[in-house]
Amino acid sequence: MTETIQRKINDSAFARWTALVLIASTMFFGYMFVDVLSPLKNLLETSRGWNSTVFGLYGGSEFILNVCGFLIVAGIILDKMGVRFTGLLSASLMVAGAAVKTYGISEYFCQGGFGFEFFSSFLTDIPASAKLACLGFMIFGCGTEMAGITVSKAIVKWFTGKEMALAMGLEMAIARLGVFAVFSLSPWVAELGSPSVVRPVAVVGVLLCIGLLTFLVFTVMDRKLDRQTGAAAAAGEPEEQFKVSDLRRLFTSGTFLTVAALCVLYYSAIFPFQRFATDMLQSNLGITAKQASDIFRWFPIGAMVLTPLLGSYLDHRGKGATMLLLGAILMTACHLIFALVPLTPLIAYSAIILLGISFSLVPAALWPSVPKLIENRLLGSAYAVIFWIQNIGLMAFPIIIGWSLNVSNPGVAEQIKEGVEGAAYNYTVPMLIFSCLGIAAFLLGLWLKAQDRSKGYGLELPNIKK
Ligand SMILES: NCCCC[C@H](NC(=O)[C@@H](N)CCCCN)C(=O)O
Repeated sequence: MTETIQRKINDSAFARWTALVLIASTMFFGYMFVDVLSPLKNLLETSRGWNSTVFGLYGGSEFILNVCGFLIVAGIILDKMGVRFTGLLSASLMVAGAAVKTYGISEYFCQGGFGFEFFSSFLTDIPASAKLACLGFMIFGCGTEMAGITVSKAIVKWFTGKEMALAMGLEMAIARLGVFAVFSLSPWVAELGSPSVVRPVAVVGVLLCIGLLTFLVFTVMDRKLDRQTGAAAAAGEPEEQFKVSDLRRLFTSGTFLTVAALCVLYYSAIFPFQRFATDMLQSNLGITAKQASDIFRWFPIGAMVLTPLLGSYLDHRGKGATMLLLGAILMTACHLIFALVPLTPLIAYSAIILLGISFSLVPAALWPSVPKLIENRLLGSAYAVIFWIQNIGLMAFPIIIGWSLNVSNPGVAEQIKEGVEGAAYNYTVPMLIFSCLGIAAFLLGLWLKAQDRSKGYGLELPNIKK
């Protein structure tokens, strides 16, 4: 009897890498929007009256709804409804949130436009513009995090048994390019004409719509894959058998929770730092926001170049747990340099590059390790639970850092607002906080490696079996 084996769309290298570029483009624009205001802290202080505490609150707001449970719901939606529905929903949420945030910081709103009175009537220490921008960022955050888990699951679907870690690495590399792009463009767009925080936000908001469109194109390819694999999703049913009660399995798996804890510790010292980095460099080196941004933008570039290479290394050689450990060590070293060493541009560049290497090692190893611990039908929820735990840190740390900056620098915010020459923050305390997170991540990495050795999860093994 002859058996015909049908070639599936993802067996074509061209098709699967095209699918990757399409979904990665959604994340590229998403990551641009996440950090569009990061290089503009100073301009927000002078033009919108946001001090460091407000800026920290704004940074944390991206994750508030996710932490309140949205991400867990997002994981369930993903496992029940599949990557196409969830991806389109998440990209639409990003666009909606971006629109609200743009309106919140617009001149029209700030000069008493629709809703201004209401947003000025509570928590009066916080400017109305910040409150509405936070609301928009919360909605956007639901979209971007939901998109993050969807993209991870889509990559596992398209690349299992193929170049999975490389694909994840490339997806993250493209996202990092978005961060580089926004750190390069945002201060420049803000300074075109009279300085404005609205202009860059509006421009990147429009780019998000392109991200929605690229995901739409991906859904056409993904439908074809489902038809070929005969997946039930093609008939509008769940892609895999998933029960909500399975979630208990995730919360009782020690190793899975260790990976999640490592993730929250590590990323809490990366993304919140990213939001304050321009201001930290500006303050420590006495340079402009544009110059500080020009130094910091090399951080995502370092990560961009190395993440796919390390992903490929992991596919063929393994050593995932060791990479996690090394990443935590490098990150701690870098933050300690910023905390304790008198900064020169050369030291700043070196530390930023070190951090870029660290930011390749950990993501390249962490995300592809999840399918080794959790079976496919639970994967959406597994990524969602890790993101959820991680989001608690991402929400809390910008607030903690903003607050610690204010408390350790009494009177400086007022001086900056009044335009006092030479007024700058001392970032020692916030940077020591970030360093402690790195040390804790390192200790957890040691524990994870020991667990892997005794229980044989295969974290040190390659993804592609010869
Ligand atoms: N498919 C992507 C895997 C996760 C990549 C990871 N992103 C996150 O962990 C997000 N939960 C947090 C993003 C924060 C900015 N919105 C990454 O390394 O970027």
